[in-house]
Amino acid sequence: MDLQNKKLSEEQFFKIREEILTHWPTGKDVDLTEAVEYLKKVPDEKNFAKKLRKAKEEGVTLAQPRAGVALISEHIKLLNYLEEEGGADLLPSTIDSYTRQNRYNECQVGIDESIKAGRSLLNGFPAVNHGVKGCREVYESIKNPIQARHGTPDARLLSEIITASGWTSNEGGGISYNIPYAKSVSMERTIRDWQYCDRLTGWYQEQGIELNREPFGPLTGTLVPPSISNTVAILEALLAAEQGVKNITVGYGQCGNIIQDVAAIRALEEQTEEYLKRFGYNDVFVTTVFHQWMGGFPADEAKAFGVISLGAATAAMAGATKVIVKTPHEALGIPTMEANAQGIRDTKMTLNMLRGQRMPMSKELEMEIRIIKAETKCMLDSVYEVGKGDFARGTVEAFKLGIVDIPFAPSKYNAGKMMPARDNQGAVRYLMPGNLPFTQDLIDFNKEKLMERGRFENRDVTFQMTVDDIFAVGKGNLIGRPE
Ligand SMILES: CCC[C@H]1O[C@@H](n2cnc3c(N)ncnc32)[C@H](O)[C@@H]1O
Repeated sequence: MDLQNKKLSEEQFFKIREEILTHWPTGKDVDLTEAVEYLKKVPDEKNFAKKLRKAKEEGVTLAQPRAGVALISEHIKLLNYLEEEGGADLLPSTIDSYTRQNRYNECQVGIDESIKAGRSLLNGFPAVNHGVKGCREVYESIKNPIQARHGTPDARLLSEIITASGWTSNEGGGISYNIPYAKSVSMERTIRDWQYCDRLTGWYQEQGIELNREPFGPLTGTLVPPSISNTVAILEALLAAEQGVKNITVGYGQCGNIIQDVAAIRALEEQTEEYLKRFGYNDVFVTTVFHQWMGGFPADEAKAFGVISLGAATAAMAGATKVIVKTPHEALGIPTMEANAQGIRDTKMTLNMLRGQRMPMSKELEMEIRIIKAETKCMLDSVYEVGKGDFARGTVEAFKLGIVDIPFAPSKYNAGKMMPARDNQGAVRYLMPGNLPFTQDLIDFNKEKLMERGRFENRDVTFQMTVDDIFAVGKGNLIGRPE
């Protein structure tokens, strides 16, 4: 394996770049020199990295929806509505599934059919097909900073196009956009491809353009224990920093026990900064993003707003820099423009009411932070060891060995030996640690927490608890109690 956690030289970067730009005709319109001049004109209030800096300094949590439709004019109308009627502080473009699989031919069919049908027949914005011209039209028609949100194992051409278009943030990473999103794309392949995407950000940074990168925090969004998602976020932050990225937002998907969720954000920010500094990356600006509940939602819209408000409140109490907003249509599918705006207004109302408030330290919060950091340390140090000091190689080996293991992942490169379940307060614990390199006291801690639930529910601690927990929120509860 010649994969290395080493900054690509300009020669390596530009050599790879020649080939990538041929993957679709719009690639030829990306001119880095011209793009630098274009990006220099992006005002601070439309620069994603700078708006995050300001929010962290002011102690404010920003609200960002997900949104994407097939046609440029409709997409602009949607984004304008979300910032004007919804109050969105930051804008997405959620990229469609064909683009995420580099199936640009099918995107073109989707665009043509959407024009004929008069409605979006793609589940997101096909940025590669629209090219720099189309993506700049979007950027120039909105007031807030815009970010590409997707799930793309090979995002190299997409990253080139959106960045040249004034979109000053890009979500994803070699782990977080592989394991939850692909079945048979090797970890080595996606880490290498995302080194390119990070090196592109690093190249612009070296031209004086500050851009933000955001590893995808929630992963499979299904009972992912905080230390698993924190470990992945920190690994991707380290890999990005090596390629010259200087502004990183690490993320976490709400689990539902409010103390554990606040602890997850606090541990994530502290441990990301700790590991970046330990490995010599002293000038990376770290922010956090809290994703509102990523699991199954209740179909009833009033109940859905309850879930959205709890997510907003937790993000505020944790002091997250940003919260990703869900909508009352989550159980149904792609939300209407109006429903999407309602989710943002609900979130902003909650954030406004909690502005300045934070969850105070307590012995419970301190314990959850300590547990999450200890579990995360076990995994990160083991990745470093099996990688013989190289986090890229270590990540590839770690997934082979199940040292890092993401629950309910489609990827055949994920061990799938670890299983989570909620404890009696709804915190997500390790039911089966699989091959995770935890100390005995951490294994015992998780087991005892689950035994406590078993005693309360008068049933054995088994995978049935996991299954019950997966359906619980959709049915109106956090914990899947026996019926
Ligand atoms: C990992 C992200 C999953 C979430 O991403 C939402 N999502 C996906 N595509 C769109 C879209 N085109 N517009 C608005 N939301 C969208 C889903 O609902 C889900 O919550």
